[in-house]
Amino acid sequence: MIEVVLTDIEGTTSSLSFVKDVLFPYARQHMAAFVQAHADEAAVRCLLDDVAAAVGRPLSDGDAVEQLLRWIDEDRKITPLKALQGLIWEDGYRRGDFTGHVYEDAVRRLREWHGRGVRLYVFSSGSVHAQKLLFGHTAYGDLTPLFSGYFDTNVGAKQDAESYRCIAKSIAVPPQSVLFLSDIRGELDAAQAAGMATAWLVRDGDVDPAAAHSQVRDFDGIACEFG
Ligand SMILES: CSCCC(=O)C(=O)COP(=O)(O)O
Ligand SMILES: [Mg+2]
Repeated sequence: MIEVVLTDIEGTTSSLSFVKDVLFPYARQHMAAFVQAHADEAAVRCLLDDVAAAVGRPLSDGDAVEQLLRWIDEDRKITPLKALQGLIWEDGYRRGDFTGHVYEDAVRRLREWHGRGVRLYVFSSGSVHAQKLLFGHTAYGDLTPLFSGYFDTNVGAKQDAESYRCIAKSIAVPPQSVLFLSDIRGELDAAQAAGMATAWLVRDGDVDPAAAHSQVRDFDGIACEFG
């Protein structure tokens, strides 16, 4: 019986194109000015130090920005990049430059499950701050009250089974009672290896008949027994 739904964001609750064509370019465009304006703040300095640590050598702020822009272009899920992106997107959401995209079917089913007492959690490479911003500023209003908690790469990589074991432990449920939703096979494989049930969101791509995961076009296709 499933007690908890753990969901990915990009390609699952929300469109790939919102992340790749709206959020990433916005962060790219504002990264240099953001670092220049905030480099003296302890939290941002710490993140810049983490960038230098990730490349294994000291970096000037300008070099750190160049590195961050390269990581954006390569869609790298590096924790300090994700944290800085979240801080930059905060300005965009607050100014109304964009709203967080969430598919209508995802909103409807998440509300339904929440109403039935199913606990909902997010696991995304985007920082917890960025996750809360996205779900807090949608065309359907503030969806954050639906969620019991959020996880990002501070818990571990999304394709590492240990991350899913850690999440199950931290929310005090057996992995077998968690349904993980994602559009990426490697993430689903990792969650399944940890013992979780899985559903593969294949919104636009081709269904793989040989896959070891239930494949659905949208949240309406997800069928499972909630306990
Ligand atoms: C929190 S919204 C931005 C998502 C993001 O930065 C990203 O890299 C997508 O990661 P996901 O794990 O949601 O596919
Ligand atoms: Mg995804």
